[in-house]
Amino acid sequence: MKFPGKRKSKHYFPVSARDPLLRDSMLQEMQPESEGGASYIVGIDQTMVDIEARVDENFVARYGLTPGESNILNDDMSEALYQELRSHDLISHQFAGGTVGNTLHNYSVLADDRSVLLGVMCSNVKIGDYAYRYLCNTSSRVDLNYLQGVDGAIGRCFTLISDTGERTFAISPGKMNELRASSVPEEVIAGASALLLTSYLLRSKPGEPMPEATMQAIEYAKKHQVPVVLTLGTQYVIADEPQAWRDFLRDHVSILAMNEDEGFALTGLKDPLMAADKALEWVDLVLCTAGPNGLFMASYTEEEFKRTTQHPLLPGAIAEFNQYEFSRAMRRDCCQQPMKIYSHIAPYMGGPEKIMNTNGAGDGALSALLHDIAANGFHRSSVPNSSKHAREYLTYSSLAQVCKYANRVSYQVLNQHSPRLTRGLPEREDSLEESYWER
Ligand SMILES: Nc1ncnc2c1ncn2[C@@H]1O[C@H](COP(=O)(O)OP(=O)(O)OP(=O)(O)O)[C@@H](O)[C@H]1O
Ligand SMILES: Nc1nc2c(ncn2[C@@H]2O[C@H](CO)[C@@H](O)[C@H]2O)c(=O)[nH]1
Repeated sequence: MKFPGKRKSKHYFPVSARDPLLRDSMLQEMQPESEGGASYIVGIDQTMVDIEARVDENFVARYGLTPGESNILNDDMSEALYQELRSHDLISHQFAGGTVGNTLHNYSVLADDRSVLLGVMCSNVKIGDYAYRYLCNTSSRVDLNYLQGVDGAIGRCFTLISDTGERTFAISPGKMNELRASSVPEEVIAGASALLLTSYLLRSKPGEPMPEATMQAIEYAKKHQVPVVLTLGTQYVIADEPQAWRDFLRDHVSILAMNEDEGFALTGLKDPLMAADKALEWVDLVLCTAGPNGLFMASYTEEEFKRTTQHPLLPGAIAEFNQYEFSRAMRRDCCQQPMKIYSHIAPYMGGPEKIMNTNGAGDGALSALLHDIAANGFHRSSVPNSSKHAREYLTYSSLAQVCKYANRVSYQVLNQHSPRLTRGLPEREDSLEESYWER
């Protein structure tokens, strides 16, 4: 496990008030990493390949698709759309996709460590087909041994980019929703630092087993106290039934990732800070990305151990909301006196000079957060008596540090074409802190 942001020890949390004796004994006690992997993330996804194409404005309307939405196609429409893209030579890129698959891949690249993907895969993979591409474009650190074989194709996600840059997904599902509850291994969920899900998993045709498999995974996660992380799909998925999603969050989820549009659909609040604050009624930790406005995080910490920021205090609908952003996130139920903490960060270095593709920038931010959470689990199991684990924290770093790291990873995704990182952060960034504000 590489530590988040590859920070030097002086950047490890807590930065000040460190006990050098404790640190030395901690290092001595640090166990060598076992191949079983002390800490990993497990996720469920609809296995799919992204097929990206530039299309004109009326293409999306002609197929009756909702712009900006992730639309589900029937077989005839999929075939017609695919043939049109091919015959006009409109396909520009093809990558492995799926919001959870992307996030696990990026997590494994960043942490240089194991994650486990649950989902389906064609039993009969042929060289060059979509299943083959999916496997070739997934990090070797993503454990694919638990995938369930299916007789048929994985999903295809036509990623249609219009002249205005708007992105519309059109999904040809294939067998992507055929994951059965019996293919969800309890022991794999039980040993994970977090279970990653997306709201897309719960929309499928009647009779498809994916929603039941998802609920089974949630049941195992609850039984073994594994935090459930939910990334919202698109605002439309949420806007259909916002109350049902609020109930779902309250009943099953501890960490929520969304963008500001999804936040608005969920809470009715346009301000991402207020949407994140509202979501704390249902979950313990929120990541809300806001495109060119950077990202917000909100969580709980123990009142007695809150830490005051050294950054300038920020104005907002909650005055000086970042005052305690140097605190580490905790589950509300683990706090004797829970207090809310918030943080915000503007895009890393103002954003790339030229954005290659915004697809997956939010998934990138979430993979950094998951890395921090898994690092906490790794550190807890390696150095259980460290003062860092005197209380049950969710994250290894403070909210402010996680924001910084998440933002840095989003920047990396914006700077390349694929939503999946082709490599980790540059080696020279062994201190994220020092390189951060340099251009
Ligand atoms: N136009 C931009 N300029 C600068 N930074 C950006 C821009 N768009 C996105 N970012 C960075 O990427 C992060 C995530 O972006 P965004 O909110 O668009 O994610 P998203 O909509 O969830 O993306 P996806 O669903 O494709 O993963 C932002 O927090 C910000 O750091
Ligand atoms: N799992 C899943 N991922 C999707 C869906 N629609 C779009 N995506 C993915 O979302 C990613 C960007 O966040 C893209 O790479 C798409 O593959 C869907 O219905 N289900």
